[in-house]
Amino acid sequence: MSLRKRTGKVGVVGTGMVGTSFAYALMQRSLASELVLIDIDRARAEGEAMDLNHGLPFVRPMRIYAGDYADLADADLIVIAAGANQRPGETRLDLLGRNAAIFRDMIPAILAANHDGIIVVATNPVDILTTIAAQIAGSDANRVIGSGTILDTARFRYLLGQHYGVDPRSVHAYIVGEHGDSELALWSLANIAGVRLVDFVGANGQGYDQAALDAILEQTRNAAYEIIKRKRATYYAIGLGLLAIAEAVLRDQHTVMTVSSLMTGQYGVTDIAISLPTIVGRDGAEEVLNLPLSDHEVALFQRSANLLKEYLAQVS
Ligand SMILES: NC(=O)C1=CN([C@@H]2O[C@H](COP(=O)(O)OP(=O)(O)OC[C@H]3O[C@@H](n4cnc5c(N)ncnc54)[C@H](O)[C@@H]3O)[C@@H](O)[C@H]2O)C=CC1
Ligand SMILES: CC(=O)C(=O)O
Repeated sequence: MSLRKRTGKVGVVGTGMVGTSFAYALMQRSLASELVLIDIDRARAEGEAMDLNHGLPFVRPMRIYAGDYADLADADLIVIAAGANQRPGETRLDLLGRNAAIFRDMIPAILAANHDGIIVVATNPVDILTTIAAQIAGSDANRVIGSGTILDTARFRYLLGQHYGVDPRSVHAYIVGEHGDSELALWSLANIAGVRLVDFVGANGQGYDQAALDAILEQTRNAAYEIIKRKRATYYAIGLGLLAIAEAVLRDQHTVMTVSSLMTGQYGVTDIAISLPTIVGRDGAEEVLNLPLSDHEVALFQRSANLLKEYLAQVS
């Protein structure tokens, strides 16, 4: 089938739970006219393409197929979700050795096939793998972004929304730093409908309660462990988060998201990819926002970046 106008081509490398959750969400949003699925397990990619194709009569036309790296040549966006995921009790950083080795083979193959698409890394530990991918990309490092703490920010907004009895879309609060145990909340900027949390009164009269807010941050940090303990993997929410990044890039939306990108001196941090609120558009992570963080938040952010650098050094 040929579509008169191509509205965007997306590649997914790694068609496991995360890659296919994203693919499934993408086809429902009608964001792209072409989707190529790539996996070291070719049969899996083929089976996923067949299954998704059988849903096309229920959505808008697009071309979905299993392919190879060469099929990424004209992709506008490539999502990488290939590699090992956490077993119950493992941290994201425990995956580093296995997934760094995969990335050192995979990233050159992707870059050889595709010269200007935006590359979105979801594989964990996402900040370190984003750094490795950006280092391999060299002068093209700006094409590489990581999903970073978009999922943690979504979990945080959801939990705050539940606590205060408001739609999470009306909660403006960010989790930044590592997508992992050293992440931090930007409490000093958190607000609902423009009202700082210290002053906000929720739907059922909930006022400021530091213990409740501390518990919400802990729940946010531990969410992946709790889900993996129960169902072995997390994928629906990150699939939708990756869709939000894809939409921001393909529609050049300039959406502010906590994606991970290579720092160039923000709050004194360089040479590591880590999350801060960032404008995302056609050129990927277009601008990391310079926000008035508290001294404590800056210190926690720097600590998180230093921890990531220590782990990066282990595989450099
Ligand atoms: N950034 C985030 O917020 C999140 C990240 N993740 C991470 O996403 C990654 C994928 O997780 P799942 O989809 O649950 O795992 P999965 O095991 O379901 O899928 C991984 C896929 O990668 C493929 N793969 C492995 N090596 C490959 C290679 N060299 N080339 C191409 N494909 C290869 C496997 O065949 C498999 O199909 C994990 O690292 C996980 O920790 C998971 C959830 C959230
Ligand atoms: C697995 C993972 O990174 C998450 O669910 O946050």
